[in-house]
Amino acid sequence: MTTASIIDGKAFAETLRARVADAAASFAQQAGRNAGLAVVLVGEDPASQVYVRNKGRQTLACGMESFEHKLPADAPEADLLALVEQLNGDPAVDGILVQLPLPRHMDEAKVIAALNPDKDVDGFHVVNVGRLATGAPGFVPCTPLGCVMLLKDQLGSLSGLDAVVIGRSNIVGKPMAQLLLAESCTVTVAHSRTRDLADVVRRADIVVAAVGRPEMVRGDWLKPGATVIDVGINRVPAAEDGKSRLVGDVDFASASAVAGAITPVPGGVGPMTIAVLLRNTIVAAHRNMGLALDETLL
Ligand SMILES: NC(=O)C1=CN([C@@H]2O[C@H](COP(=O)(O)OP(=O)(O)OC[C@H]3O[C@@H](n4cnc5c(N)ncnc54)[C@H](OP(=O)(O)O)[C@@H]3O)[C@@H](O)[C@H]2O)C=CC1
Ligand SMILES: Nc1nc(=O)c2c([nH]1)NC[C@@H]1CN(c3ccc(C(=O)N[C@@H](CCC(=O)O)C(=O)O)cc3)C=[N+]21
Repeated sequence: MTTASIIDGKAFAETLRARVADAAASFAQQAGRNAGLAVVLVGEDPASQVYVRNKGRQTLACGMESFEHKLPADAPEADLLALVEQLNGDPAVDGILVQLPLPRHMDEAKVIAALNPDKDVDGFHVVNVGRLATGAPGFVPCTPLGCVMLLKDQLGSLSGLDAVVIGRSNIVGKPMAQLLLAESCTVTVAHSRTRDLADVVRRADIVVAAVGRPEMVRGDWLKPGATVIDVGINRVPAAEDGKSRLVGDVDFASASAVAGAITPVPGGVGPMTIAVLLRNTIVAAHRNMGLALDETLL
């Protein structure tokens, strides 16, 4: 029995992309060129391939240029750093995304540090991490920002709500916690060393699962009526036919019988991530050209 409302991230992402397209058209008119996003892929990580599949098409559909750069998995780190330098200096490139994870012989922190923070539309550079932590304008990682947009659309104000974030990665968990704190939630960050995770989760009005463990969060861990945001993207073998399917970090069947609202996988957070990337890119384009934009409309 499903009692929870299903939070339609795919539909929300469409409306966000429409607003981005309007801003991109206005940018092109003022700047005399389309805004541009460069995506750098090193090697062939399967999760990264899931991510890039629709991204180029969506970038073009919003009226922006997409520049794709592919390096072989065994490319020297120096080649990637040189490419980042080139993109930093390219006036046609407003945003740069270096797909993670990188091959093991590359130092991710070093590569991210090489990005111009004002083109870092992923929000991974320490300058942007610091801006988020101190409340200064910068770029916020796409997945957590997309999650907060869905939460505010669903709940209105988040002020005073108890939020539990499961996962403490630099990409999702930590920036998610910062954003919820900025929305005046009381934030708990759980991770693999957390004791009695189910009891911690049961206190929460808002649960954000970013763990990478298929269907780990069960319905009986939830406070009835809680809002559940499932960030997990896990490819698991399907029951019979030898194919695979995507599942989240939340057991949707049991959780949707207890939650007040829940994001599905697929069709929840994933589509928002890409839409927010386009949003951050058009914001970067305006800021870096000194053009006015009402960012609150995006
Ligand atoms: N929808 C989207 O757009 C995106 C989806 N994802 C998905 O989100 C998930 C998380 O991604 P990411 O943050 O990069 O993953 P990481 O592997 O970097 O981090 C996972 C976190 O989960 C914690 N964890 C692991 N096992 C447990 C456990 N049994 N109980 C409690 N906590 C646990 C880890 O704790 P510890 O720190 O102690 O090791 C860690 O903090 C993945 O499924 C990924 O595919 C990621 C990015 C974008
Ligand atoms: N620098 C960098 N930035 C990232 O934001 C980043 C990254 N590296 N590396 C990989 C992860 C993963 N990630 C996803 C985004 C969207 C979907 C997505 O669109 N998912 C669809 C499903 C797609 C399908 O059906 O295969 C959905 O959930 O509906 C998935 C995964 C971004 N990441």
